[in-house]
Amino acid sequence: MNEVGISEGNVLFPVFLKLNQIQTVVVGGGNVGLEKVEALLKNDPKARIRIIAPLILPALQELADGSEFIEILNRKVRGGDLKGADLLILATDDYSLHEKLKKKAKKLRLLTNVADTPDLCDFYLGSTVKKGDLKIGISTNGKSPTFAKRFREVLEDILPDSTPELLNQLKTIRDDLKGDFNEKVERLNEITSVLTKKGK
Ligand SMILES: C[C@@]1(CC(=O)O)C2=NC(=C\c3[nH]c(c(CCC(=O)O)c3CC(=O)O)Cc3[nH]c(c(CC(=O)O)c3CCC(=O)O)/C=C3\N/C(=C\2)[C@@H](CCC(=O)O)[C@]3(C)CC(=O)O)/[C@H]1CCC(=O)O
Ligand SMILES: NC(=O)c1ccc[n+]([C@@H]2O[C@H](COP(=O)([O-])OP(=O)(O)OC[C@H]3O[C@@H](n4cnc5c(N)ncnc54)[C@H](O)[C@@H]3O)[C@@H](O)[C@H]2O)c1
Repeated sequence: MNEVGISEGNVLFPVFLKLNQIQTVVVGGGNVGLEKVEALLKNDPKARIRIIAPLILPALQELADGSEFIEILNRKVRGGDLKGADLLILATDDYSLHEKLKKKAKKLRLLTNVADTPDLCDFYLGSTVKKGDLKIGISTNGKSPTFAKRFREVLEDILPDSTPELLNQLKTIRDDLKGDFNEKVERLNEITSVLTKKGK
């Protein structure tokens, strides 16, 4: 909030993670754990995920059985598990465990998402739209995940099916363009100006 009480809006910085190159650890194998794992796999079916929990839903077991990149440790989480993680998602039904693990993760500088507890999260999952190589991330700053989901559906509807082809063609043009950097940028901006009403 600023001095007149108006929210500064969303200050989150979106990054696009290479989930096959990093190790994500999900603690908790219930409904929420399943939701988080599905969100990761929707973005990259080859995401490297380690799921740690004494109880694993059959749907999670099936996902693990279908991927060489998913591993299940069928036991309670241990402090040492955090050392093997690049990204941590806490999704158990034990809030005090989440608080304890979050403190430990902070010491290790391990970025952590804590299900149902936005205040403890270093990052939020976003709604994502994918059309070929195009990916759009949506965040409502935690205000309304339902809005994020609906807006994803709107974008999925309005983005033309030809979008992947368009990106492929632009890549070919980009690779073929000769000249120095500034000339290439100018030419690419000229070619793509038809995509916007501004035309510039
Ligand atoms: C985008 C998406 C990604 C994903 O998780 O895959 C996502 N939530 C999704 C769906 C969804 N989640 C919930 C509902 C039920 C309706 C509702 O509450 O609105 C629905 C809608 C549905 O399922 O229909 C319940 C819910 N979610 C959070 C809380 C706790 C709280 O707010 O305190 C509660 C209350 C639990 C309770 O009732 O106790 C918190 C978070 N959920 C976020 C992400 C982060 C903020 C994202 C943003 O800024 O918008 C944040 C802050 C943290 C995080 O989870 O990373 C995914 C849509 C994927 C898609 O379909 O495109
Ligand atoms: N399911 C939902 O859609 C939903 C919605 C809103 C809030 N919540 C809340 O989110 C929390 C999780 O919900 P859920 O439906 O996934 O619960 P759940 O009971 O299905 O799953 C809990 C998971 O945590 C694991 N777990 C517990 N202690 C553990 C430990 N020490 N180490 C490792 N794993 C451990 C369990 O083995 C289990 O896999 C609950 O507190 C619930 O109230 C859930």
